[in-house]
Amino acid sequence: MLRLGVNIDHVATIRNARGTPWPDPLRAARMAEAAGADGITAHLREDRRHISDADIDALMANLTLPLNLEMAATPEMQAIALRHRPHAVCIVPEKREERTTEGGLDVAGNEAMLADYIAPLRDAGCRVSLFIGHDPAQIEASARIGAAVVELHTGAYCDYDTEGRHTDRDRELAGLVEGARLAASLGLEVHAGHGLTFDTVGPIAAIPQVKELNIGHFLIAESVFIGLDGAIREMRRCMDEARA
Ligand SMILES: CC(=O)[C@@H](O)[C@H](O)COP(=O)(O)O
Ligand SMILES: NCC(=O)COP(=O)(O)O
Repeated sequence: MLRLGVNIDHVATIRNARGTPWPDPLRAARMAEAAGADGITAHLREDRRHISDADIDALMANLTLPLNLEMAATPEMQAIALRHRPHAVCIVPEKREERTTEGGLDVAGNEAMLADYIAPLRDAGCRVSLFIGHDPAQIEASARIGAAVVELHTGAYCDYDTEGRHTDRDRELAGLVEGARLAASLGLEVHAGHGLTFDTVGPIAAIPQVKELNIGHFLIAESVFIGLDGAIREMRRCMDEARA
């Protein structure tokens, strides 16, 4: 069964726009569970532009679904992850000036540092995932340093990026298909995410080696019009249709 992780970051974006207690990311996580989500993803960014430390505290104290904590490879985030010991951690690159995650983690260029960084997280029982592009060198390095999972960045495939450049979707999809095959052959569990919508999720869901999709921004956007429950159920339907 292809799992759906619902990223609730942008519920917090709406909340932070006015500094009110609503909308509550924990309430969204509970609704996502009722709608059939298999997990919750939350990205505690260094600048706390959306998800806050208090959000992570509340999710860890109240969630029944597994939490996938996305974070940069910093000492601060490692300490937070070791304190909470979430089901999973996903190491993502961060730049303060970026609007959203622009590329994948450079594992090949930082192997020794990242190997040392993820070891205590793995030893603490967290499933360690690395958010990377489909570059074979990044996939091979991820396997070498002992990650359990790679999450393949689908932003370029979704035919947009923060500069508005458009990419060759067919070429990107071919790279993701090959990357998933390589990753699985190396013993890595394969996830995918970033920018996925009802229109783009199908070919990614159809990749047989992909075990989990993490989807957030589009679901929160759609929820403005059809509700969070409806958006999640429709995304689940699209995923299941692609696998049928
Ligand atoms: C790593 C990833 O692709 C998403 O979790 C994304 O980072 C969501 O956070 P932002 O929307 O703040 O980039
Ligand atoms: N890692 C991808 C994720 O958690 C959700 O990304 P997006 O759907 O918010 O772009």
